[in-house]
Amino acid sequence: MQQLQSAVQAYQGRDLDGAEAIFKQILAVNPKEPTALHLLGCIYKDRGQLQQAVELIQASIREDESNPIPFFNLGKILAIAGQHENAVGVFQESLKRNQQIPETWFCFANALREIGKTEEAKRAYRNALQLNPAHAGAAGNLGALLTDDGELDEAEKVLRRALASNPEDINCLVNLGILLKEEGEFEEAIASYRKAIEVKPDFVDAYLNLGGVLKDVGRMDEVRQIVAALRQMKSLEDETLVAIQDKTLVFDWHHRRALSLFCEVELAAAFSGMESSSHFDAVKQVDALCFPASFLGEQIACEEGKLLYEKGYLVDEGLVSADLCAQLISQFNNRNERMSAALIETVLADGVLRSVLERISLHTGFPHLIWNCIYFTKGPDDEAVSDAWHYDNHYNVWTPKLMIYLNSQREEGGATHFVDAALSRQISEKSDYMGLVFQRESYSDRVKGLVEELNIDPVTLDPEHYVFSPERAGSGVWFCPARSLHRGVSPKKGVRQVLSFSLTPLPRDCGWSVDQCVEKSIEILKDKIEKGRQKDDVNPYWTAA
Ligand SMILES: O=C(O)CCC(=O)C(=O)O
Ligand SMILES: [Fe+2]
Repeated sequence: MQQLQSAVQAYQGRDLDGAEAIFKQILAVNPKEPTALHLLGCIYKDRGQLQQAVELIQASIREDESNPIPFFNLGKILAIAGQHENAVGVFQESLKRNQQIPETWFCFANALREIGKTEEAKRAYRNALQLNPAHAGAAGNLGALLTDDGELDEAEKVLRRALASNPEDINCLVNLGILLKEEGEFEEAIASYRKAIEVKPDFVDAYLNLGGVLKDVGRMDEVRQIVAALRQMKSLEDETLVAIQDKTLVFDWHHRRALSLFCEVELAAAFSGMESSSHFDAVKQVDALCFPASFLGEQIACEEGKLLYEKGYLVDEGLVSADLCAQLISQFNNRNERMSAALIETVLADGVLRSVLERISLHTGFPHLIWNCIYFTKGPDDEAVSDAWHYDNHYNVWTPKLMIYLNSQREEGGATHFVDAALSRQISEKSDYMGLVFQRESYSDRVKGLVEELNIDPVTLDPEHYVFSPERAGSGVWFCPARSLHRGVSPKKGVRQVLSFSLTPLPRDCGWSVDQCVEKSIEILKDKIEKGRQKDDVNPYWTAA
């Protein structure tokens, strides 16, 4: 008992290591001690080891089902892990045992909001506020929900009441600003945002909202000041850079440039009213700003580079020998093989990786790195999200992909289709169809009015396209998946076996030899596997976290 008390004290005094040691001693003697299980779980949670935390707290609950607090903490962990649906259930259990804790209602409400149950969330926030009228978190979130739903009177009441007791609560200040703007009270909204910035001078949300309302009232000089302040903050703060995994592999200067440009474009979009600028414009504007100027330098040097970048795809025959294709198929003929150590070993040992890097450097004049390599097979009945016309929007326009078909499609009839980059662009500009996952069902609705204008097949609504369906095993197609609309076509029989690589260009003048690129590519691929990120399809070089 003594021991448990001192462990709890250590925990409350934030001496996590000390507390952990004592809890473990207790559990060594009595492995079912519920308080020790519960609080050890909380220690793991504080350290971000969520899986262990969940297991310990569940064990504690098995020993003592009456205590509402372990349920509450379990709910919080599930919410951190994004399992809001489960969190809701666990918070409910906690509330069955004790309805008097405002924080439980608050967290319950947050989880409900996450899963879209806004009416229930509002009720739960109200319960939190009834128990603790000064709960600024509950007031801020309830105010925001009410504002969203146009219940402006109640929203204002809730936020003002919270601010009366917590005049410096930045979330309430910003949410009040949003509400006041909604009510057309621009001056008051501006004052509320400015107050939030006074309290927290690096509160990005407040700046963004302030910039928006200043722009609405036409005070452009002040908008510029906001943009300058934000830019300065972004460049001062390295957090975004640090958050990028593999950052040690990144050419830092370039990344910084890309990040600051992203910031500019985002701001431009935010302040010019997102509604009017289409998603296509935004994505392409970022790409156009980020890459050619600082990256390509002058013109694209070679004809093949033009083909790849301007047309969007480029065919290469005989990338892999027939023997090697057969060997790869016999080794990886498995529907679910994604990236694996064995795959990397094979493409490395057989020189495929090197020849891929040599080819792309020949085609574009740029050294490249490979950051993803997968093997996939597809049969007649297999469906994939890539079966519809799409771009890979999470790539940028300078990121090439290579698909090598490892078996002939003469009998099978499998294919990948590509729309010329210029036509792709026209289709997207005119229809705002980006092939985003959520848009894929609406392709026909979006383009059917454009049949004549874009010369689209009136029956299938397919645009003119190139069919890549090689007869010879080992043929590959390079493409820029963010420039060229494309789609996968299942074979009519048999299977289609494909080896695919994703690459990223390095600055032309970086002086990297093919050897260095091979070595670095292996490092990247192995690093991904080590971190369990085989399924990540995000170019580590170009994404701001
Ligand atoms: O399965 C296919 O051919 C489509 C592949 C694809 O969309 C891609 O690799 O980006
Ligand atoms: Fe794709």
